[in-house]
Amino acid sequence: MEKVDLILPKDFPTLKNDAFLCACRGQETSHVPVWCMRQAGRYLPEFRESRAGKDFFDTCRSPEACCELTLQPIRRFPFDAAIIFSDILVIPQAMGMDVQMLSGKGPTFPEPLKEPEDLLLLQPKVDVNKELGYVFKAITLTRHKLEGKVPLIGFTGAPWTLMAYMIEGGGSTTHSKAKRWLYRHSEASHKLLRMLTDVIVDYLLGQVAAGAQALQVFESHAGCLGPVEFKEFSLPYLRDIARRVKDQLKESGQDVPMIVFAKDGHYGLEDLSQSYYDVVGLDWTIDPRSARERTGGKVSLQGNMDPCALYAPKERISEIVKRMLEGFGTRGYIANLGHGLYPDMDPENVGAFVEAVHTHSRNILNHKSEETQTAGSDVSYCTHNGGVENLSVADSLRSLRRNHDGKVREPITRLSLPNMSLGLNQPPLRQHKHSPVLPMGSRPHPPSIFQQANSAALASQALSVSISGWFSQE
Ligand SMILES: Cc1c2[nH]c(c1CCC(=O)O)Cc1[nH]c(c(CCC(=O)O)c1C)Cc1[nH]c(c(CCC(=O)O)c1C)Cc1[nH]c(c(C)c1CCC(=O)O)C2
Repeated sequence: MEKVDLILPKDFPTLKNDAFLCACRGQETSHVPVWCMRQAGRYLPEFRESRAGKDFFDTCRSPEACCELTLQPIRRFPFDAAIIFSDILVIPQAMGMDVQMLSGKGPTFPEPLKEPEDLLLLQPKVDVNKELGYVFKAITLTRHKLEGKVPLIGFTGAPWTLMAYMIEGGGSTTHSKAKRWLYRHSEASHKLLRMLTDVIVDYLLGQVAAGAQALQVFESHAGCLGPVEFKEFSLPYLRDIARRVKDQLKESGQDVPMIVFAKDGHYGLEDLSQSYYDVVGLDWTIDPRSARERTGGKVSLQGNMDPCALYAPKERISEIVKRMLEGFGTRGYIANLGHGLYPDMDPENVGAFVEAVHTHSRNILNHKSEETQTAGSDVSYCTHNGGVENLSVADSLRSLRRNHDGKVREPITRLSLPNMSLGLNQPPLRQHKHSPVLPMGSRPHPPSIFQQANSAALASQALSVSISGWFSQE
């Protein structure tokens, strides 16, 4: 038996920094958490040294190597999350396809799928423990070796992105071969997407059983689909994955935050925010405020600095980060890039990005807690003993904050404005007689109530706090 087989997914060290998990759930944090897609990558000299002369997928199959590569960026930078080193293309491999990583060319399938008959060549049922057990071992080992420093994210490619690779046989600018299937062989496309979805669900559940504390689904090729094709060939499978994973985890009393990142999939933003995911990842082509408006507090957001901004001098990076934080607000937000780091990026600038997120977000949060005046309007709130009191918005928010800090014992259950009601952390105990109420656990209805709440949130950053608190409780 190998040494790594003796390391079990139990007795994990206590988590010391839960900022990332809290932000996924829309809960208050003392700073905005940050990590970078491809943080374990070739921009780090120690990564290049570890990977030198070794085959990429051999590295993926070594739990010790994956663990080491995952930990490298965590040793160097105060990231708030680690992501397991692996690749999305291990799934096509598990289904029986040959995939190689060729230097200068990237992922390559010597025998891609050409016609629908080729689906018969794929394994119809994949035993993920047998085929992808090496990823689970890597996760378990890494979770132990992280010593509770930060949470560990597991991930998968989404069905459409994997299908595109399996048909294109590698990277592509047009994805015309894969899109040909969508328009010409739509039934076979759905069959393949369903097969992939089934494997992905088992794979993600296996990652959680092994110790993953959050899951990200990469729909990296969303951008080459139009809104109609996205709705038919991507969204239903993304939804199905989150629903099935969440349902099965719930049965064992677990709740693991799930992030969906559909690169360049602007048209899908509203739908994605109502697709069982806790967090929607954004690329840099979306304006933070408009993303907040369009997702209306239903999910936390992650992203979205242009990776190329890391080529800027450090002072400029700091300014860009500050503007991004002001756009997203500090609650229900995870700072990241809008896509992965590139190999030629300077690690020092990555450090400057992380530091800027921590420093600016702490400043914003400290400033907020010192605020004495916000909008002048009065609000009412109900306390757990049923009392209704009138307070200024600023007073209410101060009370709320104290409550979140754990210093005020009396939980505020509901913050009401004349035409709306914003839920907070506790179930509503009493309804203010003048305010329409959103039943606990329901989607806002009618939508106008939600829109009003959302405008108020935009007008006062602090108010958005309570909106995301409400919806993340669903
Ligand atoms: C599309 C995709 C792939 N892989 C992945 C995606 C989805 C994210 C995205 O949109 O970029 C996901 C991925 N790949 C890798 C990770 C590790 C975790 C992390 O983000 O740090 C993750 C999350 C390691 C890797 N995967 C790969 C590298 C670089 C190659 C190496 O280490 O030798 C790394 C660090 C290789 C890879 N694997 C893939 C590509 C396109 C490449 C790059 C090829 C190249 O640039 O030559 C497929």
